[in-house]
Amino acid sequence: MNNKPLFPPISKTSNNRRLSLVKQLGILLVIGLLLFVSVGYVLQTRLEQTQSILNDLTLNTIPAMNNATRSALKSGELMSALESLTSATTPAERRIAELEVTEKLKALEKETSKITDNQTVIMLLKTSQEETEHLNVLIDQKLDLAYKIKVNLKKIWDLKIEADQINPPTNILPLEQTYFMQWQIALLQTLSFAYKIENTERLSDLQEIHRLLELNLQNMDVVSTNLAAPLKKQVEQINTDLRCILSDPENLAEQQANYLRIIGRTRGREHFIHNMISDYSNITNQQSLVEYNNLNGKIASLAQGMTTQKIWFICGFILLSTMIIATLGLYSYAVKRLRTLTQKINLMTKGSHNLPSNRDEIDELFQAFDEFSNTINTQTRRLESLSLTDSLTNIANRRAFDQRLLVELSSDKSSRYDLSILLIDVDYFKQYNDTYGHISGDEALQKIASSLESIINKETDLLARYGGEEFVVILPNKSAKQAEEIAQQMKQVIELINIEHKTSKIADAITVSIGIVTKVKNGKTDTDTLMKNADIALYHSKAQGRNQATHIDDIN
Ligand SMILES: Nc1nc2c(ncn2[C@@H]2O[C@H](COP(=O)(O)OP(=O)(O)OP(=O)(O)O)[C@@H](O)[C@H]2O)c(=O)[nH]1
Repeated sequence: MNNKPLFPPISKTSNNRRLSLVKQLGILLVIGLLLFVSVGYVLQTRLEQTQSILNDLTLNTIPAMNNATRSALKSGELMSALESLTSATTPAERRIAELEVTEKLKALEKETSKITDNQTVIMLLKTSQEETEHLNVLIDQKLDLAYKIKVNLKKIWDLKIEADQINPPTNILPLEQTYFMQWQIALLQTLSFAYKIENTERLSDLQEIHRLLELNLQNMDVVSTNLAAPLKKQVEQINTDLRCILSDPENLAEQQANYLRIIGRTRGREHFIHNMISDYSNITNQQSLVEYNNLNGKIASLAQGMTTQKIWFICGFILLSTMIIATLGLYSYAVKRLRTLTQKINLMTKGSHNLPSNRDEIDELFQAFDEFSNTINTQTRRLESLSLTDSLTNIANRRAFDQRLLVELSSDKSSRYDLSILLIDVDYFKQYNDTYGHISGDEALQKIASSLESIINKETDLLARYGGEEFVVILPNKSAKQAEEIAQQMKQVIELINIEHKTSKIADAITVSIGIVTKVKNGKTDTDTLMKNADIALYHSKAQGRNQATHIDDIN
């Protein structure tokens, strides 16, 4: 029987213990998870920062910049409207400019409320509104005075035309003619001074013109007294009208002086408002600049963040790729190891023991499988041996005999040589048991078995206990004659061991009877037929007096 183990043992003394596949996979998995979580966390943080910057830009910085820029533009438009107001030459122009200024101020106030709650800016705007109202009143007064001056000048001009229409009587005396001419000259000088007032911009000049006008009017009055009626009456009426315009408390020079004063105040207030709006514009421009710088800073920060994010993305991608490659590598390695195991099993199947030994789970599995296989083989062999061996005599049992006989009767073997069978029965064995006891009977059967076994060729023949005190022998390649010779040898060996049997009816020692059958080569037969014939031959030996061998062919 083949005692070779199915798998060769693996050396257990090797210290070359590798990191187990489970540990390798576990470590890889933990590293992968850590990487994944770390990269994911960093990317998430960066994305949140970027989103926060973008939100800030969209919701705060850009609108603030727009509002600041719009405020700066509105303040420019307000300045332009103020210039229109101050340069208005008619009440209609003033009203239109006033409406425009009011509208611009409201628009500016609205924009300001969006961009800042700075009290200075709000105060500037409020003061500008109040000053603009005062400016508007001054401009109104200025235009009113300008109108009055124009009206008075027109009146003076009308008086000059009226004077030109005075016709001295034809009989006027030469002296009176001279006075009248002096009056006309004084009138022209008065007109000249009066028209000069409109273009005079210094108060001292106005006072001088007013003094000259008074002198001129006095002169005209003096000259008029020398004229005769009705010329005198016409001239004095003109003198009176002129004095109303040029000499009364509210005279033309005084009006011009008031006009100049109001212009001065208007300019001052205009400058004041202009400066305040400039300050407002500077502050909003400054704010716009600050927002612009903020925007630049945030965009730079965003760009920096995007660059960092890109680097993290690349690093994360490389790390994850590495992890995937490592996992695939380990998987491939595991598959390779399994292939190695398959190769080992194949080699084992072919009988080679010269295998490399490794020390991982697969090797351990291999070793456990090998040990398990050895145990199974050993137990199987033991069971097979037990199932084919007679426990008392330790020779083959009936089952082993049946199997062997089937093999020997198979077509390829039976066609090649003769086959003989001996059926051996101990004579009067019942009496032996009765005489010497069952234990002695067992010992006698053991001795008989070992004696019979010494006759046969163990390599080719088979001795089996057929049952009870019966034995059977298969003699392959033995003719009837050779079988008979062997039967005789067996009889003799039983006689030689000389087991005492007092109650045997034929001898003092144990004897055996033998029946012999032979199947010649190419002969057709079967197990039952053979054994039946062997039994007949044995019965014949018994019947003929026992202690003898009979071949079936010799009966009849
Ligand atoms: N001690 C012992 N006796 C056995 C064993 N097997 C069978 N026997 C005995 O063998 C005896 C056989 O008796 P029989 O069949 O009458 O045959 P015999 O007494 O030998 O007589 P012949 O065969 O006619 O010579 C029986 O008494 C069985 O009890 C065994 O294993 N041990």
